[in-house]
Parts: sequence; structure tokens; C-alpha cells
Amino acid sequence: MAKYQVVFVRHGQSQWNLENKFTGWVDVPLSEQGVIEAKEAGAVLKEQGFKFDEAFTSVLKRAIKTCNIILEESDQEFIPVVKDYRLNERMYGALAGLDKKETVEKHGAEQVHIWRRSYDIPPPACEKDHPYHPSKSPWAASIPEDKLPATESLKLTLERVLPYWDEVIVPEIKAGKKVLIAAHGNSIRAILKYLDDISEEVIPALDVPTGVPLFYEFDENMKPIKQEGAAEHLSGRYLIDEETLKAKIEEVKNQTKAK
Ligand SMILES: O=C(O)[C@H](O)COP(=O)(O)O
Repeated sequence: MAKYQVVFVRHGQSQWNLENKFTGWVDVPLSEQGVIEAKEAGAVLKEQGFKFDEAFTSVLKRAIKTCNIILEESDQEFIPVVKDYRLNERMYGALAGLDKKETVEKHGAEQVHIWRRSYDIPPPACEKDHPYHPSKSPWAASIPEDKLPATESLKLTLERVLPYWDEVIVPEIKAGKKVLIAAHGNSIRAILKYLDDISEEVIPALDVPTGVPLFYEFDENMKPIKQEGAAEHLSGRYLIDEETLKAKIEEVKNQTKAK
């Protein structure tokens, strides 16, 4: 029987999603389209009667803004919002700031797919003097230096996100709180891999669309309950029609397809 509920949402389209650049920990804003997506996500949640007691987000403004817009649109701005770098996007290493298609032209589609979607192969590390090294971000001072990654695979992202899920978010859920998690494509993929026990062979096929709420229910042991209309490989379902969902997932996949 369903006992707990969680809604995940990847931030709306960011300025660098629009410009098709690898982003990771670079703190770029939402694009105009991203703001619209966040508003739509909030409207759907309101329409379907979702109420939250607490929200969790990263320290990156595209996720924070998405979270705030959703809460504003659904009349729930009063709830506490907890920000933590452990929900950040995976750190994209030396690829941060590079055009995704130009990177394919330079290194080949196969190599870029490995960097983007393999489980345990990280992109090349970024040096300390890289313009987007995380030590240069304004919130870096609040993070232990040894926790500032020079690059991250999905596996390393999972090793960062999972303790936060287990030690901070799950106890809140088990205390009866309804939780919204506004995060990033790869930090959400990491949690979903864990929740739905997705294999290393299958995880490269999983893409998370921008700005679409993903609804999960769990039993008393925090085991996900398969929803009617669940998305491929997942127990949860996206709160959007299938055709729009397909188009939005395709958009993510197409970021590295030939021009
Ligand atoms: O950090 C980024 O570039 C994106 O938000 C996620 O990128 P990906 O879909 O290429 O992993």
C-alpha cells in the first residue's frame, strides 16, 4: 500500500540548455522558456491538488528558481526550502562551457555519449585554473574543499547524492512530510537509478526532461510502487501527456545529434 509520496522535477530549460552548452556546476539562469516550463509545472501540481510540506533543491539558481516558481504558482511559497550542493548537477569537468555539438565534432559521438551517459566514466577533469572550476563559485566556501569535484561520472554523482537522499530527505519523508525535489538531469538520474535499481547497461538510455513533475509513491519500506502510466524504466509517472513527454525527452537526446 502506498505510504509516502515524492515529486521530483528537473529545472526548466536553462540559458545553457538553450545555447546547448555543457553546464554542470556552472550557475546559469533559466531561459524564458525555462520560466514558462516551471510555471506550467506549478500549474499542473496545483490543478492536481499536490500539497508539499518541504522542498529540497540544489545551490544552483536554475533549480532554486524552478522550485520557487513552482511554489508560487501552486500557492505554497510558505513551505521551507532546503538548499544543498549535494543535489547539484553532476560536475561536467573540462566540458563545462563547451558547445555539445562542437564537442561531438571534435571527439566523436561515441566518446561524447560515454562522457554524457555512461555510468562510471567521467569527462576529463577541469584544472584549478579552469574558468568554471567549482572553487570559483560564490558558494564554494561553504563546501569542504575535498568535496569540490574536478569532474564527476554518474557513479560519483550518485555517491554524492545518495547519502543526502538517505540521511536528510528520507527521514523527512518517513516523518510524514510530502516532499518536492527540484534538482538536475543527472542528480535526478542518480536517485532514480538507485530507487528503481536500474542497471549500468540501461541507465545510459534514461533522460530526464526539463520542467516536468515526476510523481513517485513508496511503500512503508520506501520501495517505489509502480504507477499506472509509469515512464519507461521507472516506477514513477510524469505529470504530462505522453506525446509532449516524448518530444521533451527527444530534445535532451538531440543535444548531441549531428546538425
Ligand atoms: O549540465 C548540463 O549540461 C545539463 O544540464 C545536463 O546535461 P546532459 O543532459 O548533457 O547530461
